Amino acid sequence: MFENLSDKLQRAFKNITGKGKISEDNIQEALKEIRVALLEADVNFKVVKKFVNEVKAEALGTEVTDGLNPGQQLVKVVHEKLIEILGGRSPEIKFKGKPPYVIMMVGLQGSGKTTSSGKLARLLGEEEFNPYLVPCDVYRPAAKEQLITVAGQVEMPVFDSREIEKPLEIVRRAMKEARNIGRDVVIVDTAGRLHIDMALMDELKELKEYLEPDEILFVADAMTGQDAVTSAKAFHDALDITGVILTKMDGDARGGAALSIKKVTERPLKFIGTGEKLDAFERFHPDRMASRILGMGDVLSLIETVQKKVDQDEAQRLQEKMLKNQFTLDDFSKSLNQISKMGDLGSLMGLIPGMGKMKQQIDAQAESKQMKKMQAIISSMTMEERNNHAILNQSRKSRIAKGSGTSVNEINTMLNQFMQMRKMMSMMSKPGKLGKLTQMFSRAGFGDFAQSVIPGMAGGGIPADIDEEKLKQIIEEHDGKVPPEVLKELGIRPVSPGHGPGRPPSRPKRDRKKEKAKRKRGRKR
Ligand SMILES: Nc1nc2c(ncn2[C@@H]2O[C@H](COP(=O)(O)OP(=O)(O)OP(=O)(O)O)[C@@H](O)[C@H]2O)c(=O)[nH]1
Repeated sequence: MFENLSDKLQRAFKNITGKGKISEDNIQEALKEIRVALLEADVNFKVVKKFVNEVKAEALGTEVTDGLNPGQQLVKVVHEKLIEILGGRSPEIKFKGKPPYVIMMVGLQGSGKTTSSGKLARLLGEEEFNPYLVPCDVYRPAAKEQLITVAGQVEMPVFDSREIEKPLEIVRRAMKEARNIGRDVVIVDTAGRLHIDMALMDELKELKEYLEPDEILFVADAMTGQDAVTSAKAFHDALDITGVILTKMDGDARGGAALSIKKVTERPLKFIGTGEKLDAFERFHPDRMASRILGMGDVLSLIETVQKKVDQDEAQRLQEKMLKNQFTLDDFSKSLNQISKMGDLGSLMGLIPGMGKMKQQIDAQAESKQMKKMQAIISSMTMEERNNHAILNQSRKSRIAKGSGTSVNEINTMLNQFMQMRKMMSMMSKPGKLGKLTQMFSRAGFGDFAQSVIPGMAGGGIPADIDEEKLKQIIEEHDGKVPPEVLKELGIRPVSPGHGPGRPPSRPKRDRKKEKAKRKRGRKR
């Protein structure tokens, strides 16, 4: 349900990746886009205003963490703020005193109250509870019948209220029965109306007074957007609800209700309905929802993995050596080691947004094997060889091939790869180039992310024999925003683990037929 919002937020973040530091200037545009994205997702305007202001204040006051660029930093702040507006910690059902505990389900007609009562009974029944369902809608006999049917489907006992006409009488007898048969959670499905009306509220207040429920859960249909928020507020003002169940989250609602309800009612979203089936019901976790909304929750796991598993000082040291053109095979091996510490490449790639599709195309297992092979080759070298690859002659290579169970050919391929990487890094370290190149790649949607977090994987898509002057000229001509087609013509490809240490980048093949056709077209014009 959050696809549109996710897309728009991701676009907002992309625009600031690659710039040096978070500043008022470079996040202004992103904040504007975040505001529009949230409003378009039907989030309450007051909530949006507060949210954007808080994100701004937080982002500007945050030190950029090692290994994160400003775009990623902003993602982190927005993620934290989203968790906050969604309710912070995962809310719990609160039971106090002695059983039987009581949960009152309230809400408008058709919001999903009866279905959710059954779903909740099923969920609690799977835990340590023994729920008891009580149909209390005396105005529509069909509603009572519906709960009786649902109870049968979830295999939970239900109080037969068909012959009783007064709601208060129903709950009085139902509570007695619950005690008699040893049920410890009574779920009361109250009547719904198409609109909020005073008679209904009075009835609910009376029931509340008698039952003294542990929880009053307001059931709202997510598809109704801000109307769900408005009615939640009205029910809360009358009944002091304890939480919200948002149903139909599987539909194509824009998500505004989920994002506004906590701030507007000050009551947490406790459960979500995700389908018509009776098992399509979950406890609500603000952090998981925030990740889902950002469509990059997995990036946060990746950042966490990087922060946890990669030795930041070592990564920094390796990067400095790369930039000074002092990167040795020993450093290369250490950098491969850092990458493999983070987990297998396949699952790592699944954490990078947009890599999902590529994951299927790239044989991550083969890439991991290739990395292991490289490490085996390097570890069969003497320290002298690792620190000075220039001394690797034929006889040394034969010895290393034997020691690592590889071939001289494979050693040459690896050395080629290593030297291309060194050359590329030294090129990027020349004054003025790093910034522009980084900018160019991030704008083109390329390897900026890999570049900042994975030492040794940086910018692997640049051919080693590229004409630097020509590249510089092209970057300037396009004001740093070189279109992907132009990059492709230069033989620059997106960075991915598939183009990282595993496979050396190659120059594109010339298509002489195409070139001829192009010249011909030119002459005709
Ligand atoms: N797709 C989807 N449908 C749901 C969900 N929850 C409930 N529904 C459907 O919404 C419709 C209304 O649900 P009910 O449980 O009858 O709603 P109610 O609030 O009890 O309505 P009244 O009994 O008339 O007050 C039914 O067709 C349910 O199957 C959900 O999470 N996803």
